[in-house]
Amino acid sequence: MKQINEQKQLVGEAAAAYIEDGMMVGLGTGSTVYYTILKLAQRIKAEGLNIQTVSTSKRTTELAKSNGITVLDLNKVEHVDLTIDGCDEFDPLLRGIKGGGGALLFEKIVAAASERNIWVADSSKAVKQLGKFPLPVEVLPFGHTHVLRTFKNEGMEAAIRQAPDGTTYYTDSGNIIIDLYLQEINDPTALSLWLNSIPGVIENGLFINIADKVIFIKDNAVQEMQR
Ligand SMILES: O=C(CO)[C@H](O)[C@H](O)COP(=O)(O)O
Repeated sequence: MKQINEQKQLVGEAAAAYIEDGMMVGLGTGSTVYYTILKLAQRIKAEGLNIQTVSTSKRTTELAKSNGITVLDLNKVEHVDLTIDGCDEFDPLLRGIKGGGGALLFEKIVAAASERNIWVADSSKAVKQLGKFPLPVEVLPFGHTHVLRTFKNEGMEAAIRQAPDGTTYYTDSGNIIIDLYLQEINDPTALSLWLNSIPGVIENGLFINIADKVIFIKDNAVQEMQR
């Protein structure tokens, strides 16, 4: 079995092959798409590609710019050809959980603006049913304890995400994240609609009808699944 980091590099680099000269590319966030960004920088230099990008996080913007990739403001861009991003789980219908890295809101906005979306995933990400990975919900700080209470009243195990130093974690938009420990999500569409109907909830980490293709590792090899 290949090490997880080697798997991330394999799928991350494989996805970069789908980027064509002249494209406007959405850059996801995380340790897998990290390799896509490095490979893209390499291809731009080696092949003289004309590529512009939009980013899904401050982290990704810094990484891309420091590797010589042009990053534009999404508001100034009319069309995004292809977004490449990671995921925390994906199921056989290519529905997924995202936001483990806290970038779900910008990731969903960029994904929705994109003509095509490819996810890159190591062998730990494929599941039969979504829900083992805690589902992130981005919530406005104002009144967030009431949102937390709503979840708990529904019998859900829910916790406000902490930064590594033990303080409250804030997203790039200054919001907080409540992680839901659900184990099994029977109806992702209904859950997503319910979550987004709660005042104070900005967005949730269920990505449905978004990924067109997942590049993943199975049986120690790079494989692809298409929707
Ligand atoms: O959704 C995300 C960040 O918000 C990431 O794409 C997801 O967490 C996967 O990350 P990694 O590639 O590091 O495993």
